[in-house]
Amino acid sequence: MKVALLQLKTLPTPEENLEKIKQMLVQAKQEGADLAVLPEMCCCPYENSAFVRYAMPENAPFLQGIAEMAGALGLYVVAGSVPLAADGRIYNAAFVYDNKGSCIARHRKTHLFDINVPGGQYFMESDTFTAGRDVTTFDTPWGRMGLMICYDIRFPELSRLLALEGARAILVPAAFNMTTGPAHWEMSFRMRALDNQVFLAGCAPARDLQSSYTAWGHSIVTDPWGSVVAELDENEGILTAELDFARLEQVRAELPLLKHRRTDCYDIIRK
Ligand SMILES: O=C(O)CCC(=O)C(=O)O
Repeated sequence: MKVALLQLKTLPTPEENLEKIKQMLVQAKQEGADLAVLPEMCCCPYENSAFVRYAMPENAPFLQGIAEMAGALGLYVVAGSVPLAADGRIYNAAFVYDNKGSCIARHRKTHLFDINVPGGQYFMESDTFTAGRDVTTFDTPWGRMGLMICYDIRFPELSRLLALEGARAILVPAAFNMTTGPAHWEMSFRMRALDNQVFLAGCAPARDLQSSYTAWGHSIVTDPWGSVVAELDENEGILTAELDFARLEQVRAELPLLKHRRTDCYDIIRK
């Protein structure tokens, strides 16, 4: 399976971002992608005021436009994320469209990013968002995939559950920043891939020094051995990588970590 991560420099409005995303999806398809991933908050700036202003229902023109492109190009697309208006609340949510343009999965970010590093990053997603309760997988011709959003990656229980539920790759629309990005981004993607012997693909926005939240960029693919398969720098671009699932079987056969778990001593359960 060839994955394409669309590291776009986010524009002010959903309409402008949709036009750019359409062009990048065409380019990803031309580069042979089977599945494309968009960054966290790919429709608007990563700002609480923008989340309120652009909160959209599931059938909004922005999401419908991406679904139509997925069908027209015959490409699986992880459209994530957007501020989703539902039940009188706003969620940070990602949607997956299959190669016919049908929605086959949705994930409401489970862990909200509330952070206060003096002299570094401050952000309170809980000022705007309600947390989801999702553990999200979906099936494709290449096997089962898991889906998380950004800060979700920091909670190993969630990726372990996804792996135990059969995910062979975990796709992560994300947007680390200039404080946590250099410290934790690559390590988190390598560790979650290594712990669970799966592929991870993290798609970030390109860095924009004019924006109120400066993204780290560095969209990345890591493999079941914990190695980096491919990684971008901070600039806009498309990262493509082949996920070789034979490699996953090989690593799991040689170093059977998941089989060696002591479920007689401890366990992890979905509630
Ligand atoms: O975990 C981090 O350091 C960044 C998380 C984040 O930016 C987010 O969840 O939106």
